[in-house]
Amino acid sequence: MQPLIVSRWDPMQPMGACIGGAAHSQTRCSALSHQAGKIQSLTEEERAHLLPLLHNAQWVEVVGRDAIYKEFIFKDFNQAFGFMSRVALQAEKMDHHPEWFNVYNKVQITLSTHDCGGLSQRDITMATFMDQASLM
Ligand SMILES: C[C@H](O)[C@H](O)[C@H]1CNC2=NC(N)=NC(=O)C2=N1
Repeated sequence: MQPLIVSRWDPMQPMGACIGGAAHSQTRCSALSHQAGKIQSLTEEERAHLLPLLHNAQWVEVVGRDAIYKEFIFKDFNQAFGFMSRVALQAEKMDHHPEWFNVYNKVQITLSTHDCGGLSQRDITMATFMDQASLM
């Protein structure tokens, strides 16, 4: 498989710092991530397809953790909080909750699925929802 060159967010670095690096090659369950029953981590094939799309939308991979991160900047607190409200309702609907931090017009978000200890299709769905909700 082609190595992915991706941006990563390192939580140990100052806010906003990203470093380049090849995608990690951690072995994962080869079962399809939509298999019935418990939530599955994304397969390598799904990652190869989905991560470039997320990178195009300014999501980056978190260093040292199977998670994605994005910083949203709004005009003011009102806009930021409106976005967070829309996301909160969706998070409840999906039973899938972001890790986030807000100061004034900035919302920093990390997505990962605790139930499978890494990225799942739910994170992709939530990231896509957030990108749309940020434009409303
Ligand atoms: C019991 C409850 O359904 C789970 O803990 C849900 C709640 N919200 C969640 N949010 C996220 N991000 N990952 C999860 O695995 C998760 N699981």
